[in-house]
Amino acid sequence: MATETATSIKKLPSLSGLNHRRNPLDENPFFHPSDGFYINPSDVILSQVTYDLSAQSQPRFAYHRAGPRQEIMYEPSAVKAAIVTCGGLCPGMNTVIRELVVGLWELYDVKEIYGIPAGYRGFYSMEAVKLNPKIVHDWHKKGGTVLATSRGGFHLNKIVDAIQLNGYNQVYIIGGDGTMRGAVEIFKEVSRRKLEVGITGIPKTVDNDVGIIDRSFGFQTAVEMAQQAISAAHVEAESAVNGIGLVKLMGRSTGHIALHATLSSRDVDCCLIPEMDFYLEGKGGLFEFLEKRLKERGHAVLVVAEGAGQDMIPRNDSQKQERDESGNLVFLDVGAWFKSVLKEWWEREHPDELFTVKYIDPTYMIRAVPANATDNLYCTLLAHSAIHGVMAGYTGFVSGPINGNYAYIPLEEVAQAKNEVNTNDHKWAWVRSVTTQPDFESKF
Ligand SMILES: Nc1ncnc2c1ncn2[C@@H]1O[C@H](COP(=O)(O)OP(=O)(O)O)[C@@H](O)[C@H]1O
Ligand SMILES: O=P(O)(O)OC[C@H]1O[C@](O)(COP(=O)(O)O)[C@@H](O)[C@@H]1O
Ligand SMILES: [Mg+2]
Repeated sequence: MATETATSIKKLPSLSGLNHRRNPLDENPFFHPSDGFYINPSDVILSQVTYDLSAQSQPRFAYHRAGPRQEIMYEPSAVKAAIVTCGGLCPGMNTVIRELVVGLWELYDVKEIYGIPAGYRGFYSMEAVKLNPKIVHDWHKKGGTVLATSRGGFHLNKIVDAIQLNGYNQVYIIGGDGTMRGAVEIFKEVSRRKLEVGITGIPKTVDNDVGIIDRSFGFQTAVEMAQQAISAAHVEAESAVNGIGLVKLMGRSTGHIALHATLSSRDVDCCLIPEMDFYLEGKGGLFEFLEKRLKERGHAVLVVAEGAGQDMIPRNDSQKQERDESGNLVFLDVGAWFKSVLKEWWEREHPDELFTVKYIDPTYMIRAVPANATDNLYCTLLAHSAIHGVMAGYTGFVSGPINGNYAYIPLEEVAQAKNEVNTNDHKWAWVRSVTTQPDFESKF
């Protein structure tokens, strides 16, 4: 039997030069803080909820639980908050902005709230927009980000100079893995300059590739949209003779959208993701599988995440080098490539038989929509958790759900963590059993 083990808390940086005061929620007519309303610094969320009781004792880690603190560190009238959105779009970005503005205003009586336009570059190259609840009241119904976003433009000193010059003392940074790495640098530079500025990251990624947290906001909405594309591909494939419905879904380095859409749709015959190598020709390859499926059922649906098979697509020298403004390698269109290799294969093997590939690329449709109800609620809780944490004086942290409870996680840990599909776990085995696709193991 395991012996009791001590739990170590993932400590958070906090601002030291500010003064404690009672939380104004005490006086808020909509709140009657009773016992348990405020979260103690000793309230934690365990990083892991599954344990093998027969195993040797394992170290346990815990994160501070998110939520309002009895004492806060800012005089609300002295707060000047900045909100910025960076990277690609994700359903729910506008909801997070809206709830940051409304939450700061209504919960803590903060009136100086600014939107930074167009991502990190907006700090030093554009005029900030003053926000209030009236301006943002219906933003949760809109896709995209009203503040606009961009890639690249990360100039650390220019950004921190702008924070200092404008007197922002709370900075809310909404973005993905790249944005979080930038936020770590901002946090470190702000600390180096000894500025009393609370820096918090709110992880945004339609790909669900940020680690530690249960899932990222907008992901569920994206999966729902992806399913619609799969249904259309299925109809097209079923209505053709030897029809293949091919759907490319987002997922630069992770295949979560493809995996979840496959599992929920059940119309998919094969799902290819970046975490798994595959091959086309020969025994155990994709063509052999498709051939069999077409013979048995007359049609097949193929879902491919954008990052899958990138090393199989021929690239010229300039394509090998091409990067976006943020430094991410520019991917070639795996869907278009698949369409052409499938056609070549069929013409070679069955030149006299009908064959159709209908390729659907819903890339921007799945991320440009407003968040669904579940994601909207999630965005609200994330925004409020972030506000409570910053008001309490924490800095260099990210809010997010861990095992269903909201926690404060050190920013640096989130920036380093990845959330890849584990092709050895039960979920991926379920994908394989639903699709009966090959495991492509014989070659690798
Ligand atoms: N390693 C890094 N250090 C500092 N800033 C970064 C880093 N990676 C990306 N960024 C900046 O973060 C922003 C968003 O990054 P990007 O990769 O485009 O999107 P995402 O944050 O959604 O992954 C860009 O302004 C980019 O310049
Ligand atoms: O065309 P864009 O705007 O560069 O976006 C495409 C990328 O956005 C993503 O959804 C990832 O975006 P983020 O890095 O912003 O999370 C990838 O799946 C895709 O490669
Ligand atoms: Mg990214």
